[in-house]
Amino acid sequence: MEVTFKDVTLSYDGKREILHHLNFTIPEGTLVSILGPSGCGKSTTLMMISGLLAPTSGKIFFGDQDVTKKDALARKVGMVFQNYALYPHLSVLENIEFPLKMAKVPKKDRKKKAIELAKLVHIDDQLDKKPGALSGGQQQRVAIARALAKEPSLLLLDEPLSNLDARLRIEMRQEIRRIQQETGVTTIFVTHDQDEALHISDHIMVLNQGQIQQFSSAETLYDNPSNLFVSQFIGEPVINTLDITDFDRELEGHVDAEILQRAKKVGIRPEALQDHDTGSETLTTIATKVKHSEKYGREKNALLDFHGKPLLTTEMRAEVADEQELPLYLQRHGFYLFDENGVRIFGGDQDA
Ligand SMILES: Nc1ncnc2c1ncn2[C@@H]1O[C@H](COP(=O)(O)OP(=O)(O)OP(=O)(O)O)[C@@H](O)[C@H]1O
Repeated sequence: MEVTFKDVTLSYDGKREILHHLNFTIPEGTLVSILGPSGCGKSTTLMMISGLLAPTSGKIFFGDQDVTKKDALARKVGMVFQNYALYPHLSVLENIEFPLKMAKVPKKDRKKKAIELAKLVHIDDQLDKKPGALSGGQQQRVAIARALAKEPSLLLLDEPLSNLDARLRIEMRQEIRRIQQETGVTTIFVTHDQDEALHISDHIMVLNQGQIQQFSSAETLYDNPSNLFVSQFIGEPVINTLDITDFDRELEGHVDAEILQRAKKVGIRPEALQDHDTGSETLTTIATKVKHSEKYGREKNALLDFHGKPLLTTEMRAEVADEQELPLYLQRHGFYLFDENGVRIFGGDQDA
């Protein structure tokens, strides 16, 4: 089901606006993550999609239908929360069957459907167990199967992996992706973990302070961040951020003078600082001094000093000593300029 928000705002108390003029469309059959720091309004947005919370103003559409005034039941959404909320006294099979029982589906049909779903989520070998006897990942599978039982218009997941350990989180996010692709159900996933969002989604909505910062693919967010916030929020290690005044004349002649005039902040991805000449990929060179270098795994990092400001590179090839002078080749790809409002005015694809 396609979901559209038209100029949606939300205030809990009629005084403070939590979400400001949200406008977006989630295409049918896609998996979309809502990503942002704590308190930015992710869960509130999801609750408005579900129908558990009505917008203060604006309209919500499912396909062509205006559902703004319809409740969660009428919208037929399936939901999975952080704590799964399984019924502890019911078996796995009974938990999955429960919504069908409520909908008065005949016993034989609902059992058949529940077993199909248990197979889909790979929990069909645990049907008689109670939730208390299952691992967190298994409970999660049951919760997803139960949410899918009524063939929902949408599957909504609010931080569903946050109670799982690191390895299980990775396994379950792949599982959610697989289940979404097998069922084709439009799925909306709330997370504050960029890694999770980047791995699982077709599109990511980055929210900050109740506003959509950017809504695009993981690749576009990384390569073409629309503003400083997105460039800093997406990417690990974090992008280097400097003031334009930290540069002397290094950028002159390499960036249009009018753009340099407007630029306030400079973003440099750690991989955009190379210690060797890359030919036409190099925008310019900058003089730095090595503060500290280290190697772990495949990465060889160096922390550098550039006019008194720290810069991190993950691309060291040569052996270097601390305090050594080091010219670095600043790459075109991964170098950005932002204006006083934080809007990207240089770097990436200019029209993206
Ligand atoms: N029921 C409520 N009444 C009043 N204010 C609320 C209520 N629920 C959330 N808020 C406020 O709305 C803002 C957004 O909250 P929301 O839970 O949507 O953020 P979030 O991005 O999901 O955060 P987190 O990642 O911490 O769960 C916060 O400032 C929060 O304090």
